[in-house]
Amino acid sequence: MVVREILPGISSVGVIDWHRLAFDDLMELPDGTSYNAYVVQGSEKTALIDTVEAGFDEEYVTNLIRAKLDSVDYIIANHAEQDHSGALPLLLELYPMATVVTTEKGKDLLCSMLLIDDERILVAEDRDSLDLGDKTLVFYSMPWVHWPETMVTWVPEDRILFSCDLFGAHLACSSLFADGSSRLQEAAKRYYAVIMQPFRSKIQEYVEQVESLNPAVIAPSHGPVYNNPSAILSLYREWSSDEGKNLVVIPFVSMHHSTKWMVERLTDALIQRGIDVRPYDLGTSSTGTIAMDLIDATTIVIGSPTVHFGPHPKAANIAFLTNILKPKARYAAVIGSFGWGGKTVQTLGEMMPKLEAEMLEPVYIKGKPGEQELVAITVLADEIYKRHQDNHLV
Ligand SMILES: Cc1cc2nc3c(=O)[nH]c(=O)nc-3n(C[C@H](O)[C@H](O)[C@H](O)COP(=O)(O)O)c2cc1C
Repeated sequence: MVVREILPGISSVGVIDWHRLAFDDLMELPDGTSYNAYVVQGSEKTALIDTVEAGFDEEYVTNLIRAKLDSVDYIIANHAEQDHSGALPLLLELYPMATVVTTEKGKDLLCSMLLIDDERILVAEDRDSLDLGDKTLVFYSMPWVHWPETMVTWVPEDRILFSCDLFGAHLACSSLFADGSSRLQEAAKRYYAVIMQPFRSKIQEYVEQVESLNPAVIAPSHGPVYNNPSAILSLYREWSSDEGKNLVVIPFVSMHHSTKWMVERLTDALIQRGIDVRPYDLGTSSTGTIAMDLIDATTIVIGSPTVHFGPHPKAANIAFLTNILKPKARYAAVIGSFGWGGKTVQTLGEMMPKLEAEMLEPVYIKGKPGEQELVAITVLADEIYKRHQDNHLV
């Protein structure tokens, strides 16, 4: 690993995990990830910002040796999750005089999850600051990005914000700074979709707060550093906004093609009405990709046959995921096919209580859909069109 200077006295000392394939078993990682950690050297004191995932301690400590740190006064724990605090126990052994700085809730989590001695921890209240000499650390409490204890650290002299997971991206890449590539944008969007989306209203608030600081650099805890943060700020504004796009997402599963034929008919009907549509066969689709489309979708249609009196488990899984991600969609519907009876439509609806969407009339048919049944699909397409029109989307 290498130590890379961001600004005089401020360097990146984290590690790149090129080969990781999944995170939290919640999302697949097509491009690996990084565990970013930083050092801030003031004229009098030195602080480390976050650490790395346990198991990467050796690479991390090698970086600290290469950064030639004589001593460390503070270790700032913006976020207690183990991918950023995993190396903290080792670091506290290495620097016995160092004090950990975190929020009150961060203290509780670090003590319980990493068995850190609470006497080593200094609690930072919102807007508390620490003087490093010619640099200052100011702590802003920002709970729920994406745990309850999160905070960010601001260095006003350099206008750099260490934003923990906010603005993060699971992307292993050799460049330190964001290059504006579509690969980075997709990684940042996937990260937002799965990790930040449930806290959308908080994110709106925090984006405004960060913009008011007018940062020159945003250094998140995963992915590249933004030395021109306006692009990521404007993407976050767009993703967290209340306005959806002219997009219908249709995650579906079909064992014997009946539901699939209905999805195909709905897809065609929506295209004919000028609506963007993305059908996802749940047998082969990645949940991270569907989650990304949920950021933009105004309407979600779940397609499921009845299996053992209820939804197919893959459809139930996506309904559960939709419920916990709380996307901004305003309309939802269930379509599918059954043989003799069950509670699929009701169960799927009940599985999404957090979705603040109007449930449209379901299209749920017995067996193979004939032309007459497929007319109901056209009616559903008309209903969706009307609503998208009401929202000035078509
Ligand atoms: C394992 C299995 C369990 C099923 N259980 C039910 C059921 O409980 N109630 C029902 O109405 N149909 C049930 N069916 C029938 C399907 O819902 C029906 O064949 C439907 O048309 C399949 O739609 P698809 O072609 O989209 O998979 C079951 C089918 C399978 C294969």
